[in-house]
Amino acid sequence: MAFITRQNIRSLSSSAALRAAIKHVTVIGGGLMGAGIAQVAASTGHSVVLVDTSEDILKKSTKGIEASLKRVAKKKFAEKPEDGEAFVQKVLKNISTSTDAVSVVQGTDLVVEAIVENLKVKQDLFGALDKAAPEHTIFASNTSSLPIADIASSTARLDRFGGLHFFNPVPMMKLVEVIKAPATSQQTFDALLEFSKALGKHPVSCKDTPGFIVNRLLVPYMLEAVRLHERGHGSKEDIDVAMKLGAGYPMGPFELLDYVGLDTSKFIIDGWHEKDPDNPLFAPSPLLNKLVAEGKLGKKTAWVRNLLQTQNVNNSPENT
Ligand SMILES: CCCCCCC[C@H](O)CC(=O)SCCNC(=O)CCNC(=O)[C@H](O)C(C)(C)COP(=O)([O-])OP(=O)([O-])OC[C@H]1O[C@@H](n2cnc3c(N)ncnc32)[C@H](O)[C@@H]1OP(=O)([O-])[O-]
Ligand SMILES: NC(=O)c1ccc[n+]([C@@H]2O[C@H](COP(=O)([O-])OP(=O)(O)OC[C@H]3O[C@@H](n4cnc5c(N)ncnc54)[C@H](O)[C@@H]3O)[C@@H](O)[C@H]2O)c1
Repeated sequence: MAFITRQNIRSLSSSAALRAAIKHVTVIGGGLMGAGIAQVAASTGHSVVLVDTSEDILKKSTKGIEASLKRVAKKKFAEKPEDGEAFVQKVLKNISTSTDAVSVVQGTDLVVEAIVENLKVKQDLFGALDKAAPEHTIFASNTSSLPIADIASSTARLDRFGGLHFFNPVPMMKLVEVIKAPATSQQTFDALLEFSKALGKHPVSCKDTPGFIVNRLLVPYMLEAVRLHERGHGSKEDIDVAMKLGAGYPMGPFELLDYVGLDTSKFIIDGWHEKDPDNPLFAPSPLLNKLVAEGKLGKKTAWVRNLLQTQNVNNSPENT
């Protein structure tokens, strides 16, 4: 039985205040991760603006969110499909889109960045947003592998900057790694923990170390699977089946690479290899490099091709 003490009441009300603090969320990047983060935030009653570089991309992201919501609704409202459709429409109403990050952050409580895994691009984005966002706005990056402190260094809000590392597919994966960089304030960290809980996720606390917890273990494992195949010691199919049936993983390492995106995987490995060139765990893979050079990025390839086709159509003379 829990006793209600004055201290309990104080901590309950301060945690409620923090939870209430984040109502409006700006998600930058409408790709695999950003779309999922926007979906989950909107599903849990937050008002969300999703930002990307073009209207075409945003249209695709919104379509993807709708399709994913329908899958969720089909299960959640199996007995009452009409309630499921109402749920989908209600959540979609919580999401608006924009191609102008600087103007939309003016009314936001939290920015979650999920753009390309490139330090300079992330720094440039946050540097520009820092000048436009209100004082109270918290900035968070969904980076897989870059130090939060390095990304935050382009801003003057080091205390209001942390990491929120979600997992793919965001609507299904329960974990969020909440990263406290050396300058992240306790208040910011607590607000990010509370926000993760408000999304229905299970947060774990991480230090700002390479790969945090999951990727520090997952990346070497996945790379070792690729190297095992490159040495001719197993087919991709057998390695996947072995890890699913022998180790109980829901996806084999190749299936997962395909799911995550080979471009993102290469950005992660190249970055770590550059920082730690003698570490054999982070040695680049010729196979991965070849596939990325050929534009074979995994599951997202069809999506990207489709988008390029749409853009070609939009840019063709008859449309200009
Ligand atoms: C080398 C370097 C690499 C580094 C990588 C690092 C990347 C990063 O930083 C960290 C990560 O994210 S690491 C990656 C971490 N991630 C992992 O490790 C993921 C491992 N994989 C898994 O956990 C499972 O395979 C899944 C949960 C993806 C699918 O579950 P399943 O049972 O195997 O297969 P199923 O039959 O298809 O789906 C069943 C049902 O699930 C639902 N549903 C699924 N997707 C949905 C969506 N998008 N929306 C909505 N709903 C969705 C839906 O209800 C569906 O039923 P339906 O009737 O078909 O609608
Ligand atoms: N793919 C995964 O499984 C996964 C999991 C966890 C974390 N992450 C991390 O999340 C981030 C995004 O990964 P993703 O897989 O969603 O990538 P993605 O390629 O699917 O999407 C990135 C999106 O960002 C947009 N973008 C790029 N620069 C932009 C800018 N300056 N402003 C606005 N939008 C911009 C792109 O147009 C694209 O739509 C990366 O940092 C990645 O490391 C990825």
